[in-house]
Amino acid sequence: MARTRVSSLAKEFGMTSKELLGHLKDMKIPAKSPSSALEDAYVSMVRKKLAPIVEARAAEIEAKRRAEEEAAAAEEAAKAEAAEAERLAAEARREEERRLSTAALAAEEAARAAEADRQRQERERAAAAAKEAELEAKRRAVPASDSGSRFRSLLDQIATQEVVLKEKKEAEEAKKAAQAAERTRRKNERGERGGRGRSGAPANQASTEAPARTRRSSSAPAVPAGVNFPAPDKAGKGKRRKGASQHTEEDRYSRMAREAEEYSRERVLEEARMAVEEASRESTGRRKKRKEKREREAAQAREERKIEEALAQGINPEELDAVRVSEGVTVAELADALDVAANDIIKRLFLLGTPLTMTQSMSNDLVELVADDLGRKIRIISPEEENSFSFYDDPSDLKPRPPVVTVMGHVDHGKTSLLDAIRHTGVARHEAGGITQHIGASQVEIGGRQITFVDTPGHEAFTAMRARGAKITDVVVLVVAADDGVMPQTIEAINHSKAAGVPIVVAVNKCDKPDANPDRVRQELVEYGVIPEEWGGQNMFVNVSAKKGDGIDDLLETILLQADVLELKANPDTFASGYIIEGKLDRGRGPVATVLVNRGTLHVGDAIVAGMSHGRVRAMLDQHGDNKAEATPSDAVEILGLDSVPNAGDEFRVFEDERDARALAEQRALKARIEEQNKVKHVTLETLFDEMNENELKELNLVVKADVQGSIEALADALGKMDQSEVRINIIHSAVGAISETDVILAAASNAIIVGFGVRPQAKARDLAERENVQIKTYSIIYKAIEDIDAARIGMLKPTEEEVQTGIAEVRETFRVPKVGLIAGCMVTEGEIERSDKVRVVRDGVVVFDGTFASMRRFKDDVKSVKSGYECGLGIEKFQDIKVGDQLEAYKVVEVARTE
Ligand SMILES: Nc1nc2c(ncn2[C@@H]2O[C@H](COP(=O)(O)OP(=O)(O)OP(=O)(O)O)[C@@H](O)[C@H]2O)c(=O)[nH]1
Repeated sequence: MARTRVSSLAKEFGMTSKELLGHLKDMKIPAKSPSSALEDAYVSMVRKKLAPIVEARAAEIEAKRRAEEEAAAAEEAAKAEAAEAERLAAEARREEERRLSTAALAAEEAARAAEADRQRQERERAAAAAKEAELEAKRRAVPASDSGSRFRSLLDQIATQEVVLKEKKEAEEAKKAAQAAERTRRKNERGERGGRGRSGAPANQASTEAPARTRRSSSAPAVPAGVNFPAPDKAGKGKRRKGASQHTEEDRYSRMAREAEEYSRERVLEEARMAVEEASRESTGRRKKRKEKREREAAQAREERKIEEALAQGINPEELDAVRVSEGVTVAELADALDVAANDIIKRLFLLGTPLTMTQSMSNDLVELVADDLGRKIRIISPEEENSFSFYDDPSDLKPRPPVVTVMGHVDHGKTSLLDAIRHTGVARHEAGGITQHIGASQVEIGGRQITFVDTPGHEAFTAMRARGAKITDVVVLVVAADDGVMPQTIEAINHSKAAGVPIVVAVNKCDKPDANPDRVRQELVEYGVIPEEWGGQNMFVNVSAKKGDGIDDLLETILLQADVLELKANPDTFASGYIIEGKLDRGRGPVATVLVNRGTLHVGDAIVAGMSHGRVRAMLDQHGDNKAEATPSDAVEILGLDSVPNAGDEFRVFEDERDARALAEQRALKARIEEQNKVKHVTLETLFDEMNENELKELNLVVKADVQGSIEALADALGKMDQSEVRINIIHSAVGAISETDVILAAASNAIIVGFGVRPQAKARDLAERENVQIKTYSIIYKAIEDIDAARIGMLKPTEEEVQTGIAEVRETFRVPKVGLIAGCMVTEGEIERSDKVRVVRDGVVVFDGTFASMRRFKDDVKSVKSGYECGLGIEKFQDIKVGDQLEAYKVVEVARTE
C-alpha cells in the first residue's frame, strides 16, 4: 500500500490538515506538514485512535448534510409546489381563454347557423308556396283527366309561364296607367284650382279602375305573392316579422354565448381551485414520499458501490459487514475491534480451555470461535492481503488479454514433456533454431494468438502462490497419462484448481502407448467432478502424445476456446502490476526475477517494487533471451535491476517515482521484521504450554542506524558471536541514515535501545526519545558499542541472591509468656538486628532452626531494631526450643547484579 499524505487522511477524517497534525503530534507520530506521507502502520494507528473523533465528526457532518438535504428538499418541494400552482393557474387561465373564445365562436357559429336556418326555412316556405301556386295553376289550366302526361305537363308549364308573364306585363301596364292617371289627376287638380270642369273625371276614373285591376290581379292564379312580386303589405309584414324574430334569435344566441362563457369560466375556475387544493393537500405527502424515495435510492446506490468495490478487490460482498482483524490479533485488539470488554473475551477463552492474557496473540481458529460465540461476523486479514493493492479499472479501458495457463498432474504423467512439446511448437513456428531458456514461464503463439504457460513445480507451489494472494492462472491443464489413469496427485491437482476456481482442460497424455485407454481416464475423472463436454459436462478433453507431439495444436486451440469463454481482459494503459513467478540471484546479473504482468504495461526504466525489493527495470528479456522494451498484460518476462531477490508469489508494482517504490519496499521490510519479531512474542494454542513451561527468555532489542552499511554488518556479526543462551539480541531494524523519530517510535514500541554509528539523532528524534525514555547510544567505534552491549547483556542476566548478616544476639535466659510462647532474653553482640530480618538459631556451631522473628521487644515495647550492646526479648516464629547459650544470627537476602 502506498503511503498516505496527511492532507488526504485529514480529508478522509473530515478535519483540517492542521487539526490532524495536532493529533499526530499528540500521538507522537512524525509529520511536519500536510504533504508529509504516513506509513500504513501509522495510518492504521491513527485511524484506530481517532476513530471516536472521526465518528463523532462524521455523525455531525452527516447530520448537517441531512439537515441541508432536508432544507434543500423542502425548498425544492416549495418551489415545485409554487411552480405547480403557477402551472395550474396558467393552465386555468389558458383554459378559460380557450373556453371563452370557444364560447364566443360557438355563439357566433350558432348565430350564423340560426341565420342560415332561418334563411333555409324562408326558402323552404317560399318554395312550398311557389309549388302550391304552381299546382293551383296547373289545376286551373289543365283538365284533371290530362294530368299525368309528361309532355302535357311540360306544355302546361310553358303555358303557365306565358300566363304569368302576360299577367305580369298587364300588371305593369296597369301600374303605368295608374301612375299616368295619377299624374293626370294631379295635373287636373292643379288645373281645377284654376278652372273647375276638368278636375273630377280623371280622379273618378282612376279611383274606379285601380281597385278593379287590383282585384283582378289579386285573384290571378299563378303569381306567388311575396316572391317575385311581393305584396307591399305582406312584404312589410314579413320584414317586420323577420326583424322581430331576428332580434329574438340574436338575443337567444348572445344569451347562450354569455351562459356558455359563464359556465366555462366557472367550471375552469372551479377545476383550477380544486387542482390547487389537491396540490397543496398532497404536497406534504409528496415531499415525504420524495424524500423517502431519495433515501432509498441513495442507500441502494451506496450498497451497490460497496459491492462493486468489494468485487473489484476480490472480496466476497457477504463479508463486507464483517469486522476486519489482522492475523495474530491480540485479545485486547480483538476486544477493541469487536467493541466488547476484553474481560469478556478472556472469560470465553478460559471456558474454551485456552486462557490468554490481554496482550497475547490469538490463532485464527480462536478468533473465529470467539467471534462466533459473540454472534459476530469476522474477517481475518492476512499480512499479504493487508499489503496487497486493489485496483479498479473502468470497463471501457479493458482490452482482451492472452490466457495464463498452469500445467498440473501426477508425477511422471508428462507435465515437463508436454510443456516442452508446447514450447517446441511455438519456437519451431516463430524462431526456428531459437533456444528456449528456463525463465519460469513461456509464451507460445497459435493462429496469431498468444498463450502464456507458467511452470509451477507442483500444485503446492500453485496453492502457496494463491495463498499469498497471487492470482496468476486463468486455465489449468490437467495432464493424465492414458495408461495410468487418475492417481493421487491428479485428485489433489483437481482439488487445488477447484479451490482456486480455475477451469480445467484435461490433456490425456501418452495416447501413443499401446495400453493407453483415454476413455477410462474420462470415466475415472467423472467421479471427481471433471466431466467431458461430450458427456454433458463442463470440461474439455484432448488426447495428446507429448512424446510424439500429437494433439498439441488441438490442445492449444482448446485452451484458446476455454479462454474465449472466460473473456479475459485487462487495462494495458496504466502502470504495470502483477506477480513474481520466480526469483534468483545470478552471478553476473545480480537479482533476476520473472514477472507476470497482469495489468498495465511494464517498460524498461520503470521504478518497480516487488515484495521487499525495489529498483528500476534495467533490462527485460523474454524466454528466448531477447531484449524487450515493454511487456503487456499476460506477458511473462525476466527483469534485471532489483536490489534484492524477491520471492515467488510476491506482488510487483510500478511507481511513477522511484522514491515511492523504495519507501514501500522499506515499509514492507520493516513490517516483515516486526512481524518476525512479533512471531517470537506471539503465542499460539500449539506453543502456549511449552512457552509457559519454558524459562523466561530475555531479549535485548536494538535499532541500529549507521553511516555505512558495513558498520551494521560488522555489529550484526559481532553480536551473532556473543553468548545468547540467556539473553537473545535482536536487531529489529537497521538502516543507513540519521536517527529519526520513526526509529524512536519503533524503539519505544519494541522496548529497544537505539544504537548509532557515525550518525546523530535528529533534534525531534532526541526530544521524542527523552519523552519516551528511549535510550539512544551513539558511537564512533564499533568495539566500544559491542563492549557496552555486552555489559548491558550481562546486566540483564538474572541477579544472584546473597545473604547479608545484619547482627548477632546471644540468648542469656528464656521465659514463657502466656499466649505468646517462649521468649529469649538476649544481648545483641554484633551489628544491628531488625524485626524484618531472617534468623538462624545456631547451637554449638550447628544451625538448629532457620526462620523469622515473631516478636522484638525492649522492656514492654515492640521495636523495629536493636543495636549491638543492647538487651532485648526475641520470639521466633514456630520455634519454641530456644536454649540459653544459643546464638541468633540475623540476616537479610539481597539480589546482587551478576558480573559474570
Ligand atoms: N510414450 C510416452 N511417454 C511419455 C509421454 N510424455 C511423457 N512421457 C514419458 O514419461 C516420463 C515422465 O515424463 P515427464 O515429462 O518427466 O513427466 P512429469 O509429469 O513432468 O514428471 P515430474 O516432473 O517428475 O512430475 C518420461 O520418461 C517421458 O519420456 C508421451 O506422450 N508418450
